[in-house]
Amino acid sequence: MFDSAVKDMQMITSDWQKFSKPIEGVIAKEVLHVPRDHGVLTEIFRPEWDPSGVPVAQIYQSRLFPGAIGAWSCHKLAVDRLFVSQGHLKIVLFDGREDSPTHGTLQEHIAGDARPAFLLIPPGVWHGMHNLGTTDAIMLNFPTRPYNYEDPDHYRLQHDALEIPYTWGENSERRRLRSNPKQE
Ligand SMILES: Cc1cn([C@H]2C[C@H](O)[C@@H](COP(=O)(O)OP(=O)(O)O[C@H]3O[C@@H](C)C(=O)[C@@H](O)[C@H]3O)O2)c(=O)[nH]c1=O
Repeated sequence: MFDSAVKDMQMITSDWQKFSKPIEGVIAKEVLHVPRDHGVLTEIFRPEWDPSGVPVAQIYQSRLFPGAIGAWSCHKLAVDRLFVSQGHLKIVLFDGREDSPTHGTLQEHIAGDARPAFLLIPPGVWHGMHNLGTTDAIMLNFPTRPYNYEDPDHYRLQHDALEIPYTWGENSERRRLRSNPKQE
């Protein structure tokens, strides 16, 4: 074996769930398609998916073209409750809350056709997305506060901001190789 080779560590559980360090307050829920003779039914949001019980204040969709990157966004007040079941969308989270026990933690999720998912993102957690697929990706959002046209609760950083240690476009395996100490 080449000296420079790095051995894979466990990356997935026996029920096909990816290992990822938790971020306090983030909820990730895989939603399964319900196949039927004549099509597929997929639940998109249920109140019980958000334990806070805060009602849906608005619903909108964000369509990302193939290859598009939308990063980075953060909110001070609104909780984003995203749902993705179309396309192949990488969603990356970074805990920017200095008072959080998981401050500085990064999380990668890939959601869409392959794995419909609901993702709850608390205020203060930076998030961005990259459409890795060859078709449009559609993200639905059921935020806890309606969009304020005059005074948006939306803070941005450039996609390559140094404040967030993440390189868009670098695939997860290469990232792991770069960041993994050589396995002894
Ligand atoms: C959210 C929203 C935006 N807009 C307008 C504002 C702006 O001109 C245009 C694009 O809005 P945004 O820049 O917020 O869209 P975008 O940059 O795609 O960000 C969105 O995707 C992810 C990453 C998020 O974090 C969401 O909170 C949402 O802001 O649409 C509305 O008219 N209504 C809305 O409800």
